[in-house]
Amino acid sequence: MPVNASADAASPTADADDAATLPINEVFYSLQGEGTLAGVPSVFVRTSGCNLRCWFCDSYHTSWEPTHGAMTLDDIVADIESHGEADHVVLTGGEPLIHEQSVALLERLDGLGYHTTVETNGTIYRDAPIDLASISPKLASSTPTPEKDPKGDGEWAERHEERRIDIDALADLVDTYDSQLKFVVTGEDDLPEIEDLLERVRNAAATTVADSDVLLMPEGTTREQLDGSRNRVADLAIEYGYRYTPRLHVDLWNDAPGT
Ligand SMILES: C[S@@+](CC[C@H](N)C(=O)[O-])C[C@H]1O[C@@H](n2cnc3c(N)ncnc32)[C@H](O)[C@@H]1O
Ligand SMILES: Nc1nc2[nH]cc(C(=O)O)c2c(=O)[nH]1
Ligand code: SF4
Ligand SMILES: [Mg+2]
Repeated sequence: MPVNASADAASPTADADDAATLPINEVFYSLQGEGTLAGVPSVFVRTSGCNLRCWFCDSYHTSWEPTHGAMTLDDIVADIESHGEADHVVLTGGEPLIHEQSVALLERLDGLGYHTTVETNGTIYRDAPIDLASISPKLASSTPTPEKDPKGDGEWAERHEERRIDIDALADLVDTYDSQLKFVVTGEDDLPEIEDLLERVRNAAATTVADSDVLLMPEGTTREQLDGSRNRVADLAIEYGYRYTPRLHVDLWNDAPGT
């Protein structure tokens, strides 16, 4: 139950949204594993479907092979409320902001007093009650080239490359919401692109983007993979003056489902 929840806090639009649904891959209760809120108990709502295809996507069944059931917003909210200790909700995916109904869900959660984080690739702006926009812009190293494609022979590479950066959407997100920019780092070659992208976002945005809101996160979906990547990324954070974020859930539970 959120700390400031009250019995009459339901959104005034709740009736209109009764029939609204979202494609949901999973809902689970865990610790936020990434970013400035790492360690905070949170309910995760994972929508299905994505406009990008990162070769390394750790949520394969929301992007490369989307699987889901349609859940009504009422059922999603009831599932969240069943985790009575939680007052933080993380809306993720897939890409949650491709779905118009994500806004209605965030409005319901805001009305109920939850703190909301949205994990987004930063290619789409929507106006919604978001307490933390956790933006993870995708670098060239994410592109599913024929050699890296986990499913086909690079059929998605061109579309991914065209879509992965939208400076206006990034600027609108950082101007509107408290935000963090969380980059998946595969090696030191990613850093010049991060610096260039930050300069473009800083030029386009009215808000100051502090280096302390720029996070470097090691690529890896298992403990073994992170054993080979986390120290190099930590060294890069020290060298460039950005923040390091662990993947706490992977360190704690490896790649177990529902964590
Ligand atoms: C599955 S994505 C869903 C949200 C949104 N589509 C995005 O990419 O930000 C959730 C987070 O996991 C990160 N991620 C995905 N695969 C990863 C991997 N193999 N290693 C490290 N981080 C990864 C993404 O960059 C993002 O920050
Ligand atoms: N524990 C945990 N923390 C997370 N933070 C962001 C996640 C995501 O997949 O968006 C995630 C996740 O999948 N699990
Ligand atoms: S943008 Fe996010 S969900 Fe989509 S493929 Fe990349 S990591 Fe996966
Ligand atoms: Mg994850």
